[in-house]
Amino acid sequence: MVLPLKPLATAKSRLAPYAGPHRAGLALSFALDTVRAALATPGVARVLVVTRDATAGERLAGLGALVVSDEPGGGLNTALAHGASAARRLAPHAPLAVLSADLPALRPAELARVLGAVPADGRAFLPDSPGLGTTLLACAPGQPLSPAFGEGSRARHAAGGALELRLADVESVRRDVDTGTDLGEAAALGLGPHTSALFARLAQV
Ligand SMILES: Nc1nc2c(ncn2[C@@H]2O[C@H](COP(=O)(O)OP(=O)(O)OP(=O)(O)O)[C@@H](O)[C@H]2O)c(=O)[nH]1
Ligand SMILES: C=C(OP(=O)(O)O)C(=O)O
Repeated sequence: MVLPLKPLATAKSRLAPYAGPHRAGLALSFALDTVRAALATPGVARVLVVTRDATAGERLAGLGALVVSDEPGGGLNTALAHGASAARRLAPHAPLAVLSADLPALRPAELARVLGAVPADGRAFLPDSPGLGTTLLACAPGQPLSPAFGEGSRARHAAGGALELRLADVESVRRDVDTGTDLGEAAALGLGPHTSALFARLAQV
């Protein structure tokens, strides 16, 4: 499984009006909770995080993730393709999935259900909670991943022939956090330990 993470200095810019000076810390805690849950998911053999951020990389490696730190410039989809190539070098015959790194409520059982619904010979994606974006894109061994993440990516992935996964009770895999409102909805699902601990510390300030 491949997760992308921007340098913390610029990550989650849409969260700044809500988070203020805590934006970077929240971006890191979201990634830590996402990686922790992904590593605990049955069927996920390894997690690769594509990030140029050395601090984030060290923390995520400490959880057991493999860090790909040499992405070329070119944005999210370039980073994902780079990470996908690294994952395929490690396991050429394994299915491939990419997952947003901003899913602080992610539950292993729900991620396992999503992965179990990906056709063995196909390419599929999971739309985000608002139904405009994508939080997971997966494909069979050897198939092109063709990531088209970014604003309006649900329509692009569907137009590109990927099967849209329509599953109930997988909200923790769909609820990525970009804004304060998103964070409130993720909190209602139950935040992971890293984001919960950060909130507990902030509450004491
Ligand atoms: N490695 C890498 N990750 C990226 C890049 N662009 C976006 N991401 C990550 O891809 C995921 C989805 O991107 P966004 O939801 O736009 O996250 P973001 O860019 O931090 O949020 P905004 O600054 O509010 O747009 C997040 O985990 C980002 O950190 C990139 O160029 N390289
Ligand atoms: C990257 C995406 O969106 P966001 O920037 O809202 O996470 C996406 O949904 O493809």
